[in-house]
Amino acid sequence: MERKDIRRIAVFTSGGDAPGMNAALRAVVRTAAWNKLHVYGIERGYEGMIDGHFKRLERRDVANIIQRGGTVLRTARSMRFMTPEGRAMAADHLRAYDIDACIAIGGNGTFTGAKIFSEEHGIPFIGVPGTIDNDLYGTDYTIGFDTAVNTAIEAVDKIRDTADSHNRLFFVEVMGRHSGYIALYTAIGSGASSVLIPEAETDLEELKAVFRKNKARGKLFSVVIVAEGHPMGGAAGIAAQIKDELASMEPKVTVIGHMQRGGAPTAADRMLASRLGHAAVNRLLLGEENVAVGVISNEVETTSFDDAIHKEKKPKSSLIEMASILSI
Ligand SMILES: Nc1ncnc2c1ncn2[C@@H]1O[C@H](COP(=O)(O)OP(=O)(O)O)[C@@H](O)[C@H]1O
Ligand SMILES: O=P(O)(O)OC[C@H]1O[C@](O)(COP(=O)(O)O)[C@@H](O)[C@@H]1O
Ligand SMILES: [Mg+2]
Repeated sequence: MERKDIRRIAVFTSGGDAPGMNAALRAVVRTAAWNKLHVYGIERGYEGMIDGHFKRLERRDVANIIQRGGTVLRTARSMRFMTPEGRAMAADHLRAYDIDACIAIGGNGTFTGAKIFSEEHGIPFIGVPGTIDNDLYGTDYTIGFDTAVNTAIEAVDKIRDTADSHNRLFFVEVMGRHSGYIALYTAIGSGASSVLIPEAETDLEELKAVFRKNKARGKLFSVVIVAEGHPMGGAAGIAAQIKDELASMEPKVTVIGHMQRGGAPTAADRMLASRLGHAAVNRLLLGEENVAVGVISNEVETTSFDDAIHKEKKPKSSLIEMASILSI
């Protein structure tokens, strides 16, 4: 069956907010307006879709937001959208507004919901990868990741001052629900002593040996970056297991937390978000659906939702090895 012409689209942000989501929204609205499409913004992701919170967005409605963190459409995690009943209510609203297609700005959960919904209700979706976690296959980087890493590095730079002044050992936890990308890039960018991520084996005996060796050769403080999703219970879990043996280094735990999700997007995130928001509309008009847009080796590409959700994207093992070499 041939697809209906695309005349009216809806756009929303969903899951954790990420710096650059507004820049992506702006690019979607402006590209759609340029192509004479009607755009509706849905507030609070799938929650707003279920409750019918739609508003018309014209090109001037997205002025002065490219520099803002968070999402002006706001976002939500929606339990109701996980049920067929909730999704049926959402579909009723999309039909009432005569929406031909949706653009979803979010992460793996958002794309999973979009795929299931599209299969049930026949409304095409395009995904724009917006999550600080960078845990999506089909794009080298997700929108918000670069800003989150820059924020984490800035925090670690400050923690280093105390670590150095007091000869202390710091375990710094960064975000990443199941993913070590933020941790690895933060560790490399801040020159941390070690990095512990879910994608690599952690040997606590080896870690203790590193601290002892560091001490013996005059390196009196250490900063260890731990991914939130580390299976040993994040920074607190790891610190608890080794703190008694390392009491002389006064081990401390710092969780950077949601600071990483906020703030003005970096240039890299604004650029990525603008390219991907623009591409999402163009790809939709070219007939693509149920794919996520991404940038791979500096080219815009599309990947099926299935692959984007299920194929694993792991930090390169060469980067993990490099982090360890550079910290000797
Ligand atoms: N299996 C699923 N079925 C239907 N909806 C889902 C599913 N998984 C996630 N979603 C929807 O997507 C929302 C966002 O997912 P979440 O994992 O919180 O964030 P992100 O999209 O950033 O990964 C969820 O709150 C839920 O409404
Ligand atoms: O702020 P919340 O809802 O507690 O969620 C925390 C999670 O959201 C994130 O910041 C971003 O994840 P998503 O993009 O998948 O929503 C994770 O790193 C973290 O585990
Ligand atoms: Mg996610």
